Amino acid sequence: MILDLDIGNTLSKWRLKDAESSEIRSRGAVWTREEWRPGADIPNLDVVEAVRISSVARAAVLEETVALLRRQVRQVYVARSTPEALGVVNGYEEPGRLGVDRWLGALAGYQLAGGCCAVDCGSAITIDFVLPGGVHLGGFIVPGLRLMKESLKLGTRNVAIDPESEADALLEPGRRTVDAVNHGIYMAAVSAINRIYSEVCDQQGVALPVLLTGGDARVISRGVQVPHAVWPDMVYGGLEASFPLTFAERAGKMSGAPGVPEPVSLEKIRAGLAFSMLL
Ligand SMILES: Nc1ncnc2c1ncn2[C@@H]1O[C@H](COP(=O)(O)OP(=O)(O)O)[C@@H](O)[C@H]1O
Ligand SMILES: CC(C)(COP(=O)(O)O)[C@@H](O)C(=O)NCCC(=O)O
Ligand SMILES: [K+]
Repeated sequence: MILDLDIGNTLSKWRLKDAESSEIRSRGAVWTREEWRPGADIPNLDVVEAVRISSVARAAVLEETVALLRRQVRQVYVARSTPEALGVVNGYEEPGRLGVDRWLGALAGYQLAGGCCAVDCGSAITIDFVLPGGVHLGGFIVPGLRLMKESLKLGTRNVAIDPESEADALLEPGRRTVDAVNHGIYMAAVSAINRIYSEVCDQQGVALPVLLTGGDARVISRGVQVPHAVWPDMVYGGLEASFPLTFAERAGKMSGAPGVPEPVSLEKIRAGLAFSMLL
């Protein structure tokens, strides 16, 4: 069994993948600030032969996790942001400083779709761009829905946006604090994504497929106007592509990868931008 680990600022996600059949056998998550204690929430390491890790948590969290895993698992692979990998050239001035979850998302997106706009809706919302030739342009970092809400300190932090909400309802003016906050932060997130996507496609002269991942991807997806695909396992896809272990992975297959969304034409994107500025 292969254990894939995605340690984010809020949640540490894991999944167990069968090394022979490539099937995902189980998955789960624990709060990143909490210790891994034996129990139902964490995978059974006895069956694990290899671990692949993406971590953006404090260095100490990664060190402790790796030390713990090494006692029981022979192969431990830790992903790092590098200047170049799998045909993608890292756009950061200091490539190692790009969050490795963003880097893995960009690698997975490029492997799936060629050029892409990779959006990760977690503690932060990150929006990264890779051109069809593999040039990663860099990206944008916006506070995620939960961070935006907590920063307001209006006593609404524990009332999350219902992930089943329709986007239309979230775009109406709120008539109580909790709705005003939830609708406000939702609008802030989706308008940032819509605008940033259009601006960068316009600058670069290319319409890129959009891929969404992260804990808030589903609800944010409903407010994203351009065609896109939700890919919950996008960071894991980057781990598979970086450290291929199974037969399917060596052939370039990433588990749970969606179909490539067909982007709208550049003309339409530009018309939308001009309209939003009332040109
Ligand atoms: N069951 C859940 N538990 C915690 N957060 C959730 C849950 N469902 C959705 N979320 C949202 O997902 C975010 C965490 O998403 P995730 O992509 O795991 O973030 P990170 O990678 O930063 O840890 C939270 O900030 C919250 O807004
Ligand atoms: C931007 C991030 C905090 C996003 O992490 P997440 O919300 O998924 O926990 C993470 O990718 C990170 O720590 N990046 C380093 C800074 C950078 O990418 O420029
Ligand atoms: K994220």
